[in-house]
Amino acid sequence: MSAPKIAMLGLGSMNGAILAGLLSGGHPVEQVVATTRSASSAQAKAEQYGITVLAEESAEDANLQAVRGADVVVLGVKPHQIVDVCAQIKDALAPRAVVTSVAAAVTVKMMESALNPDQPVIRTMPNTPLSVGLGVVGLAAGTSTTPAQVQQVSELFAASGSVHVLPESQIDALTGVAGSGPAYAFYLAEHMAAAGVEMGLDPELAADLAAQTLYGAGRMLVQNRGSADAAQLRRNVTSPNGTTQRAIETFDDAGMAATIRAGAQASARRAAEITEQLSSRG
Ligand SMILES: NC(=O)C1=CN([C@@H]2O[C@H](COP(=O)(O)OP(=O)(O)OC[C@H]3O[C@@H](n4cnc5c(N)ncnc54)[C@H](OP(=O)(O)O)[C@@H]3O)[C@@H](O)[C@H]2O)C=CC1
Ligand SMILES: O=C(O)[C@@H]1CCC=N1
Repeated sequence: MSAPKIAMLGLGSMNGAILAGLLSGGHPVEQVVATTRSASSAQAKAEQYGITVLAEESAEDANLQAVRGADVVVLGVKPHQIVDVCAQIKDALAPRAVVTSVAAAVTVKMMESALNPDQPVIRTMPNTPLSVGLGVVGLAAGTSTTPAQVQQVSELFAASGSVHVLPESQIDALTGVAGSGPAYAFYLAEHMAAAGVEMGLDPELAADLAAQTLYGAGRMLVQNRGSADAAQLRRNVTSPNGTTQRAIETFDDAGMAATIRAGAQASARRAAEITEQLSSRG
């Protein structure tokens, strides 16, 4: 069976990461078309990825052109734009086209209300490590979406990460852990490297040490799933009364465990808050 034709509306950080994962997984470039707002961005992205990219700035109907004949449409614009883009493209979509949103906070119901009746919809929450084949995607199906369509979209993402089909009510929690999660790891890397510089290390070396340490620790977490959890792996590094123990005590004294939980939960709450704001916009 030939690869599905994909239209990506918006090609910024998230859809760019998804596209990079798809192309690395062997999806043919001629089976993908994307759109951006600005012409300069369209040109840069077309050169970067080797696909056709149309700009709204150059052609008002860029999104309509892109979705005609598409099997899967991936909406990668900002949350407040999703419903308007659904309304814009609804009559250009093939009835079988699966409208897949990556936006935080935008519900299946909001999208279905803006599309024609029975258009298949999928709400996802991906993360940017899809760009390197190590992403996470949470996926919730709409009311007219068949299991075969869920499978089709899951397979597109599975080439570049782990896919979790779950009730829509759990998407915000997944956002707090995995959608926003890469930023927490990058934040940790920033401050581990900064500490190294403050202790006299060359900045390049400090950045390399932080990156490689988080990369190695991440691989250990994944490879040891089922045999040793994160807490066990942490204990394995922590010699009694040694250096790591002093570091972890310092984190605990500063309330860092509670702060990390509060941060992830605040991300999820912010998603719910945006849903509220979008709902009251009507
Ligand atoms: N960044 C992340 O890690 C994650 C983001 N998301 C979700 O992904 C979505 C996009 O976020 P992100 O990629 O960070 O945002 P970006 O600002 O990086 O990208 C937005 C893209 O949309 C394009 N765009 C704007 N208006 C239109 C339009 N009317 N038609 C077509 N394209 C348009 C922009 O064009 P131009 O290039 O010209 O500016 C840009 O390419 C959001 O809904 C967010 O919730 C979900 C999970 C993780
Ligand atoms: O920060 C955001 O709102 C988006 C959604 C998850 C990650 N980035």
